[in-house]
Amino acid sequence: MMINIDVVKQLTTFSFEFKQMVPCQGVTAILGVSGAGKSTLINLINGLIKPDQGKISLNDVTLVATKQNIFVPPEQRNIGTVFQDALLFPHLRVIKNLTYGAKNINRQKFDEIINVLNINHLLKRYPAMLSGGEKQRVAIGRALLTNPKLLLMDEPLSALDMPRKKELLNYIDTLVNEFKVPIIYVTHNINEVKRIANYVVILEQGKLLTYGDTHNILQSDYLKEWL
Ligand SMILES: Nc1ncnc2c1ncn2[C@@H]1O[C@H](COP(=O)(O)OP(=O)(O)OP(=O)(O)O)[C@@H](O)[C@H]1O
Repeated sequence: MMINIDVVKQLTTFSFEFKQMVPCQGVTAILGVSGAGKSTLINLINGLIKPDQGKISLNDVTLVATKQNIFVPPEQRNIGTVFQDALLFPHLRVIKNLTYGAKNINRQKFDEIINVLNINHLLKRYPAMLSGGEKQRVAIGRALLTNPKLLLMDEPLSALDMPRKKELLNYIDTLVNEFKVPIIYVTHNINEVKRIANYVVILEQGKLLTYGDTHNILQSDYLKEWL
């Protein structure tokens, strides 16, 4: 299971150029300072952004290949995304938010997901009646219910306070173990990297600075300024 990325995208301040094969297993953290291009990478993978040139494939399925004019639309990519703020529909109860866009929901899987994320008691509420952490758990549940081959998380903890961050990290840990869904996890927090990442990609000014397993990256000089 691999995601193979080789893309170029001109941004306002620099050209984003990324070429790397990343294993699609466990948690891969994308680390970089603000503006390094982390969200750009995520949105190239999920199809919200089109590269100017290049290709992206997930487990040998081509998602983008500019030369062949291939561009699989986001909803056909089997990729779930969780953003900084849980983008829930305010007028729909949690249960409807969870099932929105998911086809053929398996009852057993639904029960497993709401149990792991501990959202059973929230199903009848509207988003306005949820805390930030609860909203994020619902957003994660919704993404998982679409049976994604890959789950992208773009700074999912940034809107939460410290206790809630810790709590959500525990939930994320559990879902990696229970559902075996590979996660690409954007953060600029080294503690989150230490806590959950198996692999780390470091971006700087729209370029790959380094990539490797967490243990090696943590011992390298690349992270000096982060520690
Ligand atoms: N669609 C776009 N077109 C042109 N430029 C963009 C686009 N999206 C972002 N940019 C610019 O590209 C750079 C990288 O932005 P990006 O959001 O990917 O960074 P980031 O690492 O996710 O930052 P943060 O941690 O602040 O979210 C920024 O300078 C941004 O202004």
